[in-house]
Amino acid sequence: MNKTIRFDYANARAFVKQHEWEQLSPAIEIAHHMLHSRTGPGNDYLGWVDWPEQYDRDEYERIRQASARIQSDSDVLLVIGIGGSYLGAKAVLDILGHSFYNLLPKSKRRFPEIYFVGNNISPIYISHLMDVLEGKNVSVNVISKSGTTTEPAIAFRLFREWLEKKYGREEAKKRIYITTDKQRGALKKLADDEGYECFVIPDDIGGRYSVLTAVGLLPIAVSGANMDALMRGAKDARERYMVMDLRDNPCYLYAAIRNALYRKGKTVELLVSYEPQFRYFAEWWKQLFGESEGKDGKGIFPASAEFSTDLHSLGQYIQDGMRHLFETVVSVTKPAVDLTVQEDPADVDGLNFLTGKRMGYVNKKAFEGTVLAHVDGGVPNLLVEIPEASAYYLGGLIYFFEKACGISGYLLGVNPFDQPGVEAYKANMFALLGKPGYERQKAELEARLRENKTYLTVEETAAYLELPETFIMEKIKQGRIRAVHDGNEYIINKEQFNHHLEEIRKLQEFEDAARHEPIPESYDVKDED
Ligand SMILES: O=P(O)(O)OC[C@H]1O[C@](O)(CO)[C@@H](O)[C@@H]1O
Repeated sequence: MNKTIRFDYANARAFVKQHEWEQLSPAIEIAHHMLHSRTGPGNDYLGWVDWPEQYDRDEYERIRQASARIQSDSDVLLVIGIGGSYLGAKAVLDILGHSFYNLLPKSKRRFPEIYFVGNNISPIYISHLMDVLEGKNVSVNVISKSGTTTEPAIAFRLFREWLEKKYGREEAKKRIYITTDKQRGALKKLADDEGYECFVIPDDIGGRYSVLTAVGLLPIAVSGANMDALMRGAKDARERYMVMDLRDNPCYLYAAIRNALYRKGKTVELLVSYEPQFRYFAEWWKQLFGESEGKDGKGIFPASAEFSTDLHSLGQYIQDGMRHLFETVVSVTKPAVDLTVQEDPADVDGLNFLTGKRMGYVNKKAFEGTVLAHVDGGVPNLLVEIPEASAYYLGGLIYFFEKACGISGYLLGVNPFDQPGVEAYKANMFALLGKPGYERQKAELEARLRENKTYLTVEETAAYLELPETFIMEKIKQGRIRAVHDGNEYIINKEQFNHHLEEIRKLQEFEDAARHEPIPESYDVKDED
């Protein structure tokens, strides 16, 4: 029989009394019914609840076939996507794969190298990645539910052109795999027009809940990880975490305890791991909880730390800083590989007492010592432990946190399945970039940006004063506007300049009236330093 995921809150007992989480039981029961009967807010996005049981078997087979094709004709798979459209796959690959897989000698690699792109707007990242691709056979999996997200869309434009240049349009088509909405969206239309192979992100599953759909499964399958075991783990977890009694349901207990802590001022949760392989699992978890709970002025702030690395940086704050933190450690009972500490005859570092000890053992003691120290420092500690870092347990762990997040969001009284807050930056970015339809916002935002600046370029000054750039330049040259050189251009201190704003305007009116007659000496603009 399979072992289970263990949740232990012994190191939070000093901070939350039993009755505090037990009293949340009725609210959790309501949340449970809201999820399972699909009656709560955001009920259009609950497809993930039964997905491990009800996923589309035909599509699953197509994913398997496509992954085999990519494995056979590609040295590299590029996964283009952002947020929920990449973090889950990256998390799974990192935990189940080799830490330096892409750098291993070819003889030790059976499957393509996988790189994630389209998750930032960095030209440096993309051009460096293009350098890596030289001479390699490449396939691309573009993942975007909306099909219009800026970061992946820009990356896809660049890599589509790259592929078409390398292979020609027809061959490139066979190397592009699209994962998007079933019917709607720009990407779906493009895929249909061009004849790219398409996989579906179900309508009722949001990005951050989509790792067990084609979104995560195609890259996971290409990496050679066992997607059957992953799905089985999630399916078993679905059954296990259906139980209503908090004592028998570690997933619900975790949701209850983190909410009890939140109500006592523990507003930041650090997801901690002692394995760098869990770095992206924490990133996935942060999106899951951050987008689900951070709304209506509420929510635990999800952060992460990697120990023991961060004990040498964040450790001071965690031990001693503001007491609004609690930790959730994600750990693996037994490391997949282990090493032994060697004896040093000179014992320069004084560590010979560790000779013959396993590194996994040392890591465990670091963990135990840290938990005690942090609890003493006022930081409650929760533990979620999987027996081993295998696909099966990872599937279970993903489902554990997905469900805990849904329950927790309902306990908090928010809609855990929307993310209205992420639109604000997008609208501003589009306006500033001059997207048609955003003209009014563009002017307003640019004015605000100028207000917030100490120095303005000539161009910005001209826009600020609604005067021609040539006029500003002329006045700088005449010494009437004070400016300093910054590289090849002039910049103007706005504060100083504001003092003279009215005078400069008058100057211009005067010049206009005089039709470029010379300006009287007495009407000079004064400098105030
Ligand atoms: O798959 P899409 O539509 O490109 O969205 C990517 C990500 O962007 C968000 O919509 C937020 O901007 C996430 O919720 C989502 O996972």
